[in-house]
Parts: sequence; C-alpha cells; structure tokens
Amino acid sequence: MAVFTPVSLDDLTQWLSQFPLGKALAIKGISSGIENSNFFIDTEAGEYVLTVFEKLSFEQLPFYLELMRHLAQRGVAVPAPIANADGSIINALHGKPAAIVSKLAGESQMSPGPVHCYAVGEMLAKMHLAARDFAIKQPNLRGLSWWRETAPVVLPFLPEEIQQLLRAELQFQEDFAETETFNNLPNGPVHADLFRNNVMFDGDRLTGFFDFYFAGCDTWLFDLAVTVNDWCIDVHTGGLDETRVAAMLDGYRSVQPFSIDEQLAWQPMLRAAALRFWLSRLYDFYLPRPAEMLTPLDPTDFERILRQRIAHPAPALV
Ligand SMILES: Nc1ncnc2c1ncn2[C@@H]1O[C@H](COP(=O)(O)OP(=O)(O)OP(=O)(O)O)[C@@H](O)[C@H]1O
Ligand SMILES: N[C@@H](CCO)C(=O)O
Repeated sequence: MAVFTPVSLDDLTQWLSQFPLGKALAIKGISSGIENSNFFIDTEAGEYVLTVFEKLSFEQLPFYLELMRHLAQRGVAVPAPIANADGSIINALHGKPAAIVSKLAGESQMSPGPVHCYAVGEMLAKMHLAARDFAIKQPNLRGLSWWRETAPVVLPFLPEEIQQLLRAELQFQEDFAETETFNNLPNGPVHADLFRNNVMFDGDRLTGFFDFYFAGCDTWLFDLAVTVNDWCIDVHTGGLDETRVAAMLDGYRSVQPFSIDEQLAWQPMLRAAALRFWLSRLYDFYLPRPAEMLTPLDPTDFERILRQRIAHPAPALV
C-alpha cells in the first residue's frame, strides 16, 4: 500500500556505492508501513531495510537513529543503522532523508502467549538499562504537554459524557505528574510505542524491537504500561489477561526490579498509557492529515482500555 517515494534498482545501485555493502542485487517495496517508504534490499553483504523518511527531517532523525545505533552496539536486538564511508547514517535519497538498517529475522507475533510476553518484558528492561548513557536528549513528544494541547482540539467532536471522561482523566494525570512518586520514577530513552507490530519473533525467539520513531525520554514505567496495554489484554474487552501481565512483569523484573515508586505508580501509569493512545487515535480520526491513505485506527479501543483500567485496577506490581 504505502511506498510514497519509489526507488528503482538503478537508483539504489548508485546510492549504495557510498556504503560498505557491495552491489545492490534487488529491492522490494514493503506495503505495511504508513509513515515512511520502506524497502527490503538485497546486497552482496546481505539483506537490509531501506527507509526513506516522508515526514521526519534531517534535524529530527539523529535522536531515533543514533538511539538505535547506541542500543545495537550494546547488544540490544534492534535494527542497526549502517554508516556510509563518511560515518553518516542519515543520507539524502531523492531529496529526502534515508537510512539503511539491518533486517530483523521473523515476523510479528499478533497472538502472543506468556512466553512472548516474558521475552518482551525482559528485553524492554535490557533496553532501558542500555539506553541510560545515551547522550542525545529529547522528551517524549506524545507526553503530558501534547495531551494538554490535543485534548481541547478533539473535545468538540465528542459527546458530553465522553468529554467528561477525557477531561477527568487529563486532570487526574496532571495531578499525578505533580506527585513525588511520579517525580521519583526512573526515566530515560524509551520506545513509547512497543505494540505487537513493532516486535519481531522467529518462532518463540524474540529477534528485535523496531519502529523507534515515537521514542523519547520518559519514565520506564510508562513504556512498560504502553506495552502491557497492547500485549497483555483481551482485545475485545480491553481487560488485562493476568497470566500474560505476570509473564511480562516477570521478564522485566528478571533484569531490573521495580522500585517502590514504580509499584505505587502502576495503576495511574496504565491509565496514562491508555490516555496517550486514545488521544492520538481521536486526533487522527477527527483531524486526518491531508492525503492520509489509510483508515484511522479505532479510538474507542483505547477509550475501552482506559475505562477498564479505571474500573478494574491491575494486579499490584511487586
Ligand atoms: N529492520 C527491519 N527488519 C525487518 N523488517 C522490518 C524492519 N523495519 C521494518 N520492517 C518491516 O516493514 C514494515 C513497516 O515498517 P514500519 O512499521 O517501521 O513502518 P512505518 O511506515 O515506518 O511505520 P508505521 O508502523 O507507523 O506504519 C514492518 O511491519 C516490518 O514488516
Ligand atoms: N501504535 C499506535 C500506532 C502508531 O504507531 C496505535 O496503535 O495507535
């Protein structure tokens, strides 16, 4: 569906000469992405993924790609950006920023069981630890300030009862963000969008996290809550599957135990993670970008998840 910038084998052959990857052998557009133009490329050095960035600029990209390089160098399974002869990992292709990264084996596991959730929790904690000394700072651009800006934009589209829920939750999160508990939470670079379609598995073996383009600095617990809210739920009701939640938390804890403040913040953070995706989906639903090609994702999934987290607190984090 989505290759916005076509790249031919001839284009690739010329462009690839700056990289230590030998000759280009084949290029194939990837249909599933909606943000960028992605291609699988075969080179004499092996298989890679080429991304031509459609929205992010040369100035914005270093945070994401350098973070991936940093993590890959520390043994976290993420696509490793490939540098050209000058050491640059972001280079213009058809006038747009582009990058080549290593290809992860396997495919997304869309019906995860506890074994997958354990593996994701374990690697998430490893990723948080490995990112602690990453030098570039960028806040989560879909954090509280963005919620504060976005809520008034979508509120006029919503019926009164749903407006009340949104206003009340935003106020709850504003208040929570002022607490000592919140301010004591460990933080650093986080993925912030680690849904099932952003992780690869080869059978039951986790082969990598990818799509880091919502990454930013935020609390580790927020990242874990985003991940639990997608991987460990009954997708029809939004309710938590306690076995999968326990597996993901066990995986995380096996690397990095939870602090007292993280234990106290767990319920509000699951709600914050639901609010974040409810708001972005509401925004994309009511204010679609011009020429948006795909059907927007359903905001009511995350309204339901938020209502569930308010009504049925998750098992305590210990
Ligand atoms: N490093 C990689 N290794 C293997 N496959 C990849 C890699 N990067 C991307 N892909 C494949 O390309 C598809 C699209 O990539 P991605 O999800 O990053 O698209 P996007 O347009 O950048 O973002 P979005 O998910 O928001 O649409 C993925 O579903 C995956 O199948
Ligand atoms: N994971 C997001 C899509 C953008 O990456 C969502 O499900 O709303």
